[in-house]
Amino acid sequence: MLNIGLLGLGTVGTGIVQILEERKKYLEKLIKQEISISKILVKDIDKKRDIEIDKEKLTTDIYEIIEDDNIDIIIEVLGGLDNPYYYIKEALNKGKDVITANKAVVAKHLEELTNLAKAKNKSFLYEASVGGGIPIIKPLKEQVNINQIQEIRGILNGTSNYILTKMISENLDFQEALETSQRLGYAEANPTDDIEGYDTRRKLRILSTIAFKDKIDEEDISCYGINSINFSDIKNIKSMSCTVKLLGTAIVNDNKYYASVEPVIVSQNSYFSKVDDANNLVSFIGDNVGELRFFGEGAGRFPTANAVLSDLIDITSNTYQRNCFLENSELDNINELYRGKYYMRINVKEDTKDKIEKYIVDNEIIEDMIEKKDSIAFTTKLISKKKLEKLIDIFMIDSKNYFVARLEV
Ligand SMILES: NC(=O)C1=CN([C@@H]2O[C@H](COP(=O)(O)OP(=O)(O)OC[C@H]3O[C@@H](n4cnc5c(N)ncnc54)[C@H](OP(=O)(O)O)[C@@H]3O)[C@@H](O)[C@H]2O)C=CC1
Ligand SMILES: N[C@@H](CC=O)C(=O)O
Repeated sequence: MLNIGLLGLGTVGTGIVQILEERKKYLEKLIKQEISISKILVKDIDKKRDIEIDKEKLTTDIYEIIEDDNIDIIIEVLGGLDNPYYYIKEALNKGKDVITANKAVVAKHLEELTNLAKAKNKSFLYEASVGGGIPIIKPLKEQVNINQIQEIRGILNGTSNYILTKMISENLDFQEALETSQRLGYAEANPTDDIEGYDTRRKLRILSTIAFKDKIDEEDISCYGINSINFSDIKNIKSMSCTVKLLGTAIVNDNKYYASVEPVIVSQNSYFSKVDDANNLVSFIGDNVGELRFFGEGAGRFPTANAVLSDLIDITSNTYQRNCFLENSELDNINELYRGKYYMRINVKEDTKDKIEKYIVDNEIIEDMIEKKDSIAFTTKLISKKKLEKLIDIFMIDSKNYFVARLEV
């Protein structure tokens, strides 16, 4: 009998219970043992749930699960950082395999938890932490054994992609699109993580660490989100016959790497422009295999639960490299040297409009002025982002009052 301790019965946890029920017979035949969810950790036992569940199985006491020697595997789908980190550590220490969808914990503690799992001869798997339902961690781990990965690029956040899609194709306003994505179960408990790019940054940190065999920290990745985009940006981007996507990019070359999360304006021909709604697309380039692209639903109940259960099958059938092989390649970060062309819109007061215009001309920033009314919008020459950051600092522009996106057209 395989006994599972499930931590969390929200969007993802409910999907896990539903799929396990529906596929029970087939899965039990596959792994040659019965499967039982023995206990489920929740915050509120009496909460009304989308599924029928035996209340006897619910607990608010983590130790009822962690201290239970009959429980073999812990699946953590709680969300948050400190509690789940502690629970995962305790579970590994007690000799249990662990699966999580929690990118916040994986991004912060990947090396420590991987090493602990190795030391205990247990698995620590986290396929659902990047790309929702897309199998990406497993193929990446397989390919790093035979390839040097040179580049990873991706739409890695379903919520922000959903918002951008709805703003562009249905003229929905930002708040309305965000609220719908929350209702659909895509957004994090705190959607700031989605719209300010932090969720994408966590996922890029996980992918690039595995791919480049070096510890790429969240702090090593420059991060801009989509929270300040407005309809005038959408109108300007459409007038370029382009669209905009929140992209995570990490490139390594000659022991140096660049890593960023930022809105990127892409042409209609770019494969990223075709990725709508909460879908994700991840591409990586290996020196032997060339470019591989992975597309699918990046968030939501069933895709994410599906990714969690793929890890479960891998653990129980022993078909999988248990833990990734982390090395230390000692790459240097060159984010500050990276140069690009950008689109920028700044909301301006009448008295600063001309000063900003003079500054961007004198400092050889501006290429074309797109709009000069209540806001000024322009495209830049090929410059470092530092030059734009300096402009923001000098004129003390609040983050609500500007939007910047790299041009990839
Ligand atoms: N939603 C998605 O599309 C995706 C989510 N993820 C990740 O999966 C994880 C879960 O996400 P999701 O299912 O959306 O989250 P939800 O907020 O829908 O569910 C969280 C669950 O955890 C329980 N819980 C939360 N805090 C505690 C606590 N302190 N003690 C006990 N129980 C607690 C809640 O209990 P109760 O029900 O009683 O309130 C709830 O059942 C997160 O890490 C998220 O980042 C990853 C990929 C996609
Ligand atoms: N909030 C996340 C959920 C999946 O990781 C997203 O929108 O992508």
